Amino acid sequence: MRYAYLGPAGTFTEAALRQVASPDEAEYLPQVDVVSAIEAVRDGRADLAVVAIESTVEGGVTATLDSLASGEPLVLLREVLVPVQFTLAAAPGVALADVRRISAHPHAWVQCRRWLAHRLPDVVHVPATSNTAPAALLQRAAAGELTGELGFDAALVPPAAVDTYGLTPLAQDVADNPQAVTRFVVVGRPGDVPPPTGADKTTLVVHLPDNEAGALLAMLEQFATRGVNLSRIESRPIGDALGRYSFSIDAEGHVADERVAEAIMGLHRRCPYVRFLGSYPRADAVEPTVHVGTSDADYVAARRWVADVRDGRAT
Ligand SMILES: O=C(O)C(=O)C[C@]1(C(=O)O)C=C[C@@H](O)C=C1
Repeated sequence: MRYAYLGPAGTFTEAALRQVASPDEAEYLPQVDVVSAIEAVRDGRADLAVVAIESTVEGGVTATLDSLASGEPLVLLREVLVPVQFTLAAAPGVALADVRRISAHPHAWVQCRRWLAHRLPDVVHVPATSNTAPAALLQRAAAGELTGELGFDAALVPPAAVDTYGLTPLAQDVADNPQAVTRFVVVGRPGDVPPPTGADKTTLVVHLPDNEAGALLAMLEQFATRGVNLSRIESRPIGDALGRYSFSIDAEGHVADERVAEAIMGLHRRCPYVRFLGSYPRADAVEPTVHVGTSDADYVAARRWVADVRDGRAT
């Protein structure tokens, strides 16, 4: 299998990919950003992509959500969680007191903002395309492979990247939230839906009817009345006009669960656009609370009763 992911080597995304397939059994295809990783699946250069979709600090990863919300349909097949803490690292010979400009992925920067404000209040952020792109540049500059000024003195990198790129750690365990976790998903072309495990998640993109008071409430009621809990919901601009938003939703449960199927049938009846982005096992294996009257058996029994009523066999 060929896996596209955010590179170069040593990103947190690669740590997520390693949980899915070892480099001995899979071909790793590092990409410059998440959009390129997703497009690599669409245009057939990769079989699957591993991309960040949500973090405890920033919420949804908008580049991923937007790439999946439109364009050729893709589905999520699995999720993986990676704890995220950074090391501030530089080329050998550089000390913390020399650091004026730090290169970091924007998501890394926001995850370390308070630490930086406290320890290095005057440093300037130099945005990077990934957590290891600046590490690779620091290594090449130290080896004399680059001409001109690098533009930064240090970088926020995943701890393992310090050795990979021959850097010197200046500060370890850099993170405002020691419990920070990023959630990654495996993205593939539509095909068989992973079987239900009892602890699953279903991801959807939903557009609401235009100019309809209460349309958001009506959409949410499709889940609420069936006892389906949502673990994430956020709005993203559709892009064709101001005021038009799509909703990116993670619902607890699998499309094979009667209550989830009924909820998304309700969405299909009420909403102008629904994109099914997959049902897949939850990484934390937490099973949903099944409320009274919303189990599969309850739905099957209710459907049988209606069939009997229609046939004149029940009242
Ligand atoms: O995978 C990496 O290392 C990245 O640079 C990406 C990314 C992200 O997109 O959220 C991954 C984990 C951290 O949350 C910060 C950045």
